[in-house]
Amino acid sequence: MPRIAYFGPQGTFTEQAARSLAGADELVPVETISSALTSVRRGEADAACVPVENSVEGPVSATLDGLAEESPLVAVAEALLPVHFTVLTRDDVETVRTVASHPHALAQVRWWLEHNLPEARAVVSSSTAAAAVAVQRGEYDAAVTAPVAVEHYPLRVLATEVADVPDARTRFLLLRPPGVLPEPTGSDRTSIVAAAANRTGALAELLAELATRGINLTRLDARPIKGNFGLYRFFIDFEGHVAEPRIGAALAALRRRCNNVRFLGSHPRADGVQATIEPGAANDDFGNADAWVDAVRKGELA
Ligand SMILES: O=C(O)C(=O)Cc1ccccc1
Repeated sequence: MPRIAYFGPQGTFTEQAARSLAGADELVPVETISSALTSVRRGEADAACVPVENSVEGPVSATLDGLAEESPLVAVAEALLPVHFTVLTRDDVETVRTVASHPHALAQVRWWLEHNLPEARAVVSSSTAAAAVAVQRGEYDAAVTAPVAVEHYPLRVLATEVADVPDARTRFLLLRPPGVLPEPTGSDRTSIVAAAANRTGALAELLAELATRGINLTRLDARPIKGNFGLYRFFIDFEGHVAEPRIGAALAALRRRCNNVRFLGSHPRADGVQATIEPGAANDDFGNADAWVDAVRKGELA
């Protein structure tokens, strides 16, 4: 049975996302985002499910860095989960003095903690479920977790539906080694990472290749290239599928301008938003224009 390694342990938001993407595949919890990616690269799992971005805290750096380095992986599907939290404690805790969670979770409940657990010091854990495990072991007094964590960890529920920002969401990716790409649907997302040269206008030139082909960006993040202070990689997500001519033409142009472009996948969007097609940027427009150039080259037209 195909195996999907997910950022665990059991009871994380990522497990919820993996369940929605897995079908009948076996789910295997691993401790870190990096180990989920490594298990696919080593062939120990067929796919990895990891968080990639959050509407409150932004990018998940471990995922971005893990995709830019080592052997390539491509995103073949995504899941978008609404994120609100459950706060768990033990029966023997009278005053909560330490509250543990994943940094993205702590960032999303800062206001709630100040007003409801003012004596609690926030402690970072590797995931929301790892925080629940630590509370069970007596290492901390409370954990900020995913709602499903109560099914795995028999702790006392202090609060549910906790969220400083209503309607917060996290997007998760299902990653595989390069292979057959999902078919285009009209509501797709393509992702790349490129190291723009360190000279005036280099990033603007890359973005212009996308803009002039009518391609709408959905995300732009910069991450430092470790060991090269001041140099950055740019993670760019945009509407469309590499099978579409405007996306293929833009990728070819990026590749010409920058020898350090990595394709990170084209897959259907979880929110079903249809790609914006600017005038002159439809598949037929590209096809007709290419046919015209061919005819000109053959001397059939002027
Ligand atoms: O720790 C988890 O449960 C995760 O899956 C990462 C995460 C943390 C906070 C919000 C969304 C995802």
